[in-house]
Amino acid sequence: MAAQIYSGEKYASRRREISANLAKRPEFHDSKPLPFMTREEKILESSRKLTLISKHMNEIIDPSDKRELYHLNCEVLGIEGNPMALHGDMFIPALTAQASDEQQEKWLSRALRREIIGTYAQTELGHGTNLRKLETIATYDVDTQEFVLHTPQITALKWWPGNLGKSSNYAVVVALMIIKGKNYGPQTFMVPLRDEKTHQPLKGITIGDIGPKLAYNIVDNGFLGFDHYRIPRTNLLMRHTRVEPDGTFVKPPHAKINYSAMVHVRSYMITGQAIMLAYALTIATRYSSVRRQGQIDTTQPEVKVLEYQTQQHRLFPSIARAYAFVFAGAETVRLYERVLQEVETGNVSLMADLHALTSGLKSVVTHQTAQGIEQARMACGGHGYSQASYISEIFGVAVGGCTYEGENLVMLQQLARYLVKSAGLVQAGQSSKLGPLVAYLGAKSDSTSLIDRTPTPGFAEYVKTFQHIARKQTLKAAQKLFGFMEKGDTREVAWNKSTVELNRASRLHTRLYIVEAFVRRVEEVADPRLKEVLTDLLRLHVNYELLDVAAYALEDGFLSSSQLDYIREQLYFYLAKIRPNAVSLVDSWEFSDRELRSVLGRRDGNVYENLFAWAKASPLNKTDVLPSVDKYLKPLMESARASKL
Ligand SMILES: CCCCC/C=C\C/C=C\C/C=C\C/C=C\C/C=C\CCC(=O)SCCNC(=O)CCNC(=O)[C@H](O)C(C)(C)COP(=O)(O)OP(=O)(O)OC[C@H]1O[C@@H](n2cnc3c(N)ncnc32)[C@H](O)[C@@H]1OP(=O)(O)O
Ligand SMILES: Cc1cc2nc3c(=O)[nH]c(=O)nc-3n(C[C@H](O)[C@H](O)[C@H](O)COP(=O)(O)OP(=O)(O)OC[C@H]3O[C@@H](n4cnc5c(N)ncnc54)[C@H](O)[C@@H]3O)c2cc1C
Repeated sequence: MAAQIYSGEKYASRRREISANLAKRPEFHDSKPLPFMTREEKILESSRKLTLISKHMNEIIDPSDKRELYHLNCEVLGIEGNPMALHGDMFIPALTAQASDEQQEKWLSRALRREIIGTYAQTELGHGTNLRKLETIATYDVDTQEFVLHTPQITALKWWPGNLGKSSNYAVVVALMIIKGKNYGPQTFMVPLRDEKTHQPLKGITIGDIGPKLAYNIVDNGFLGFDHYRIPRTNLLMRHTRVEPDGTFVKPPHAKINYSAMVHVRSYMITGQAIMLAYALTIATRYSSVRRQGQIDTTQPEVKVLEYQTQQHRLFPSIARAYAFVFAGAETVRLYERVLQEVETGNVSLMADLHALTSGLKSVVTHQTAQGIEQARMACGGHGYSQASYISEIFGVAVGGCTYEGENLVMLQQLARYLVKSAGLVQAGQSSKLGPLVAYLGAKSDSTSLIDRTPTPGFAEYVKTFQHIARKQTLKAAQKLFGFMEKGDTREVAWNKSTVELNRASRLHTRLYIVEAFVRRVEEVADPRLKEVLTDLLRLHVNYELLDVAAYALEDGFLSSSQLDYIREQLYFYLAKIRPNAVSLVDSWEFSDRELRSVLGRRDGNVYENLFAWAKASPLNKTDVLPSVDKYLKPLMESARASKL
């Protein structure tokens, strides 16, 4: 099963080898539980481990394999980030996709060797979503052939970029490019921020950390201001866009090619989110098979809480989602790699499809992941609320994904633009022009669903029902938009009046894609034992998801209430059928205890003695009487006693 999750036996077994190798290297392990460290201690500890990774990486992984490096980072550094997180996630991808060969020679090789540390500085205090209104300006000075970077007001301060505050000495900075008074929109520049020897900020640079956040606190998200700060013309990233010495602007082959670093993260983060959801579910499912409370049969001992149907309903549909997301994530990465190669040859035709797909997936997957993790926390009762479970940290890190790389409701609108265009083609009788991701929009719907109307209903009937729902909502929302426009609203006003419905269409389209990705993967499985278990999980998934969106199919009679009853019964049947495999389904992700960092999620199930040991290790328990008691509580109680006398 691990080979299914990790798209092949080769990487699944490499993960095992890497984990086994690290088990023998205590210097790579956390020196104490992360929840007991201050932010400063965590950053120090993470930097210590980063240095070790840099020194010994070649003995443990093949550093050219992204997935091996990712696994090494998960084991050693964990999810709370590290001082070079953005260096790998965005700085290197930005240089790879946007720097010319000459620029790559100069900077990418140094970045790969870790001679310099970089980040991606785009968001500002006043603007994150609306990139066209960023306020940092890069004005071209033809005389000196330099760009002058400037922060004209406080809202123009870069704000949020990861590792900008304290760790990075370079950044790919996004600024509005002005040449001879003309605004050429957001462009990307390679910018030195700190002296390479002293690490002191360079003259003209104001820089620092933005302070603690909900989670992800090992990362020093930062602020950055420029005071007429000059960089050479050749620091504009020029793989696709160019500015000649005389200020002539040479257009890229696609207007949004500079957004590639964002598309990179959106493509990979689907897998990252699936893994975080699986972390939380591993913890909660294992704990639920250890925790005994209450009875189902009063003549029998207390049961494991995993026997309760409510607990199964809380956890198993999310287990199915984690599998669905990891399968969809693998497809997304494949498409991303293909588009990256095609863009190199000047073919930008798939950029819009990739952008639409990743915008939708990013939004739906992060939202459902956060919901699933929060349910996993509640499934652990009181102990889920303790940081010993580590689920609160996993939640905090994962939920950040709803905001970064494009606020979810904004990114759903990006997919909606694509869907509206496709609906326009359908309306114009040009369905043959629809791309493969939206071809179903042009198909004719049956009048009713055949779920439970055929002897052995397969997944095709479910897929058709999801298609019907997504198609109906897309065409309806597009019609709403066109209707407002026909009545005289501008497109923008009409769009704003239709966005809730448009975003619903985007979600339904994306949920259909996720179901299809799951079906595609199960159909490929050859081993009959694995196929059976995955088929059960997929059946749980389609029934649960359909029930969640059934209103759309009930309102036009596509599904009847008796079919809905059938879907519900199927759901309950598969909850019970999956129960014996539940622990194996989470164990199949093969997370080591080191990687999970959870007392509740321990593989050996020895939860209670380890919770007690964990509590005893709390810094508060170093002394029996705290200074706060000596200084305040004792005098308070003493004066209360004295006044009673
Ligand atoms: C192999 C397995 C390995 C395992 C690895 C697993 C996981 C690890 C991997 C990754 C790391 C994961 C997590 C990372 C951890 C931490 C966080 C790190 C980083 C966070 C970093 C950031 O947040 S960076 C800042 C991100 N900011 C944003 O996302 C801003 C959002 N805003 C925008 O993107 C844009 O402003 C916009 C798209 C909303 C609008 O842009 P605008 O220019 O105004 O365009 P429009 O007018 O709306 O549209 C015009 C036209 O362009 C099309 N378009 C827009 N963008 C793109 C694009 N990127 N590509 C192609 N086309 C695009 C748009 O659809 C329109 O088209 P039409 O006119 O045809 O409709
Ligand atoms: C953990 C974390 C890490 C980050 N790392 C980086 C980084 O490394 N580099 C970087 O540059 N940035 C980074 N960011 C910033 C991040 O990318 C932005 O915060 C994000 O893109 C959202 O933009 P915003 O903050 O401007 O939100 P806003 O746009 O202000 O969103 C506020 C509300 O307005 C709504 N809204 C905005 N525009 C529209 C619209 N057109 N239609 C309808 N509703 C709208 C949103 O839906 C939301 O409800 C990070 C953020 C976080 C939380």
